[in-house]
Amino acid sequence: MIEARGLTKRYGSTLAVDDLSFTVNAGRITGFLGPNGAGKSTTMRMMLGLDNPTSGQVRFDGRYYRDLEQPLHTVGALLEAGWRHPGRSARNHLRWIAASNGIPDSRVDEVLDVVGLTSVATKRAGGFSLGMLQRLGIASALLGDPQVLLFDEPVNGLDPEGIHWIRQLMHALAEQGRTVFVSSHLLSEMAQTAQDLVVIGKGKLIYQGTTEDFVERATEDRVRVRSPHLPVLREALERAGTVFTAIEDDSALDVSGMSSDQLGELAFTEGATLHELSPHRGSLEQAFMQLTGDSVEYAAHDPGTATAAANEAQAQS
Ligand SMILES: Nc1ncnc2c1ncn2[C@@H]1O[C@H](COP(=O)(O)OP(=O)(O)OP(=O)(O)O)[C@@H](O)[C@H]1O
Repeated sequence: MIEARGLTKRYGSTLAVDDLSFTVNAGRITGFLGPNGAGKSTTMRMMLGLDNPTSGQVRFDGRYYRDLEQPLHTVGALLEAGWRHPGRSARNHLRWIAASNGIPDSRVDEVLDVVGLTSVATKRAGGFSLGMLQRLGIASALLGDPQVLLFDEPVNGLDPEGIHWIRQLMHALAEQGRTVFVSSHLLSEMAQTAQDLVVIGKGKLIYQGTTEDFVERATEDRVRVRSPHLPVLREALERAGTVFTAIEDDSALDVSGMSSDQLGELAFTEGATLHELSPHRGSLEQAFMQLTGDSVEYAAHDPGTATAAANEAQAQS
């Protein structure tokens, strides 16, 4: 378990992290999300004692990082891929970290196997691809067999097979009862991986809880309906005062506030043939945009917003 309490970091006039408190539970994968510049990396660096907080503290299973005699046995972290001693082999790189943490060489071969680098263990890390370097970074995080793992953007540079692999690895680590805290900008990936979320914006906590609640809170379920008798359905929905949006050049409607059962029955009553009737759940991406909208440092105009608003207005008229 990780407990952050009142974490604050000021760089001159920039308040990068602002009185941030959250708890990350063991046995779950917790996603750490926030727009660019929200303070995620700064928070992770403070968690690992790489940056001193202006105030506040973090405890790992009840202990402060500075009190850990051999931190790798408690917390493993993948902070930044790309670092390596170019002339050193993967195995020697890990042996060097292991030796300075009282970890036996036999563990090095175990973690090389876990991350799938055994066949290149004697190759110089200087020639590794970004994906291989991510795996090497994960191997060093696992060296001390820690109960807590912090991964900063772990799928960066990985191909689809690599992304699938890391997803499986994180699930396996959580199922073993470990605490897995992972930051990522890939929201569709996080939606599949993270059971819980800590979401921050401009250094402040926006949300802490399950991924499901986050999506439910910020989005509305819709039902998509496609029919050769769309005008009939439109009229019936307007009479019922139901909100809907015309999409795909008026060939379909997205209907809110009605279940697919209710919409199917309405279509039957109106004698409208249906070619599609599909419920659509809100996405993590929609929820993230909705709830972090005010915290984005550099917002660009979204061309889709204008179109959606125009459609909505047209549908309502
Ligand atoms: N060493 C530093 N000196 C001054 N300002 C900094 C420093 N490190 C970070 N900041 C500022 O602190 C804020 C938070 O930055 P941080 O890198 O932690 O955000 P982030 O959420 O990790 O962003 P990203 O998603 O872009 O990686 C930003 O405004 C950043 O410019």
